[in-house]
Amino acid sequence: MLDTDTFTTPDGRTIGGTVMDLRNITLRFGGVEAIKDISFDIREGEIRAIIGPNGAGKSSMLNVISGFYVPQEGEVWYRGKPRPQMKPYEVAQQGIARTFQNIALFEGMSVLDNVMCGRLGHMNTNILSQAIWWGKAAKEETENRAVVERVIDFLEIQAIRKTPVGRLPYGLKKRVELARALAAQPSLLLLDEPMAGMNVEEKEDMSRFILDVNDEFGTTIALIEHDMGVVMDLSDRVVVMDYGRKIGDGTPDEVRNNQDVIDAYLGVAHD
Ligand SMILES: Nc1ncnc2c1ncn2[C@@H]1O[C@H](COP(=O)(O)OP(=O)(O)OP(=O)(O)O)[C@@H](O)[C@H]1O
Repeated sequence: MLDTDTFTTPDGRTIGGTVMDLRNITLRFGGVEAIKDISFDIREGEIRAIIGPNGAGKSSMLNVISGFYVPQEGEVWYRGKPRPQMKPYEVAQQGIARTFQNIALFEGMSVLDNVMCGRLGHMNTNILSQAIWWGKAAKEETENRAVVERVIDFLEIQAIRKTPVGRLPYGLKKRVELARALAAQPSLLLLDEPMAGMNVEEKEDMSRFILDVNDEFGTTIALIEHDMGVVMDLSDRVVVMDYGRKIGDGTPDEVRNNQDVIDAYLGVAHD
C-alpha cells in the first residue's frame, strides 16, 4: 500500500502522498554492491536529499530513481505502479527531468537553444505532419517557446539568452542546466550536486531558485548534495547512505542527531 496521507513539516509546509516508492533496492556492478537493500519513498511536493560520504552510492541511487539503472533486486513504484525498464524519452514522458554532476550542455549553442532542448519530449509533430499541416507545428512551436521564455524569466537568465553556453561562468552554466530541466515541466526533478563547484554567492542563488521552483510550481525535488549546510537548509527529509546502505532517514534535525550518521561523517571504523 502506498501512503496517500499528507503531513505538515515543522516549518509549516504541506507534503503530499508517495510519488515514488523504492523497495529493497540492490544494485551491483560486477562484484561491487553499490546499493544494498535500500527502501525509502519520495512524497509529493517535498525536497528530498540523498547524502553520504564519497562512494556511498548516491549517484547510483539517483540513476535508479531516474530509470537509467535497473536494480538487480527490488522494485521502483512510481505514481502507484511498479515501473518497468524504460528508455530515457519514456522517463521524460513520465514527468521526470534531471541535471547532471558534470554539466551536460551543448557548449557551442546559445542558452535559448539549450533550454529549448528541454522541450524535445513535448514536440509531437514530425517532419511529415509539419509539411502537410504547418498550422499545428507552428502552434506547438509557439507553445514550446512560451514555456521556455517563462523559465528563462523565472531563473533570471534573460540577459544571456543569446550567449553561447561555453562562454558562461560555471555558476550560470549550472543555472542553464536547471532551466533546461525545468523546460520539460517535470513533476519530479532530480538534481545531481546542484551546488558543486560554486562560490558562496552562487550557492545562495541556486538554493533560492530550488526553493522557488518547489514553491511556485509544486515540483517534487530529489537531490544529491555534498554541502551539508545547503542540504539541511533546503530539504524536508534526508536519506543518508554509507557503503551502499541506508544509515539514516528523516528530517534534517533527526538526521543531524543520528549517531550512525555522525560516525559515518567522522569516519568511524566499521565492524
Ligand atoms: N558504472 C560503474 N561501474 C562500476 N562500479 C561503479 C559504477 N558506478 C559506481 N560504481 C561503484 O559503486 C559505488 C558507489 O558509487 P557512486 O558513484 O554511486 O557513489 P557516490 O556516493 O555518488 O560517490 P561520490 O560522492 O564520490 O560521487 C562505488 O564503489 C563506485 O566505485
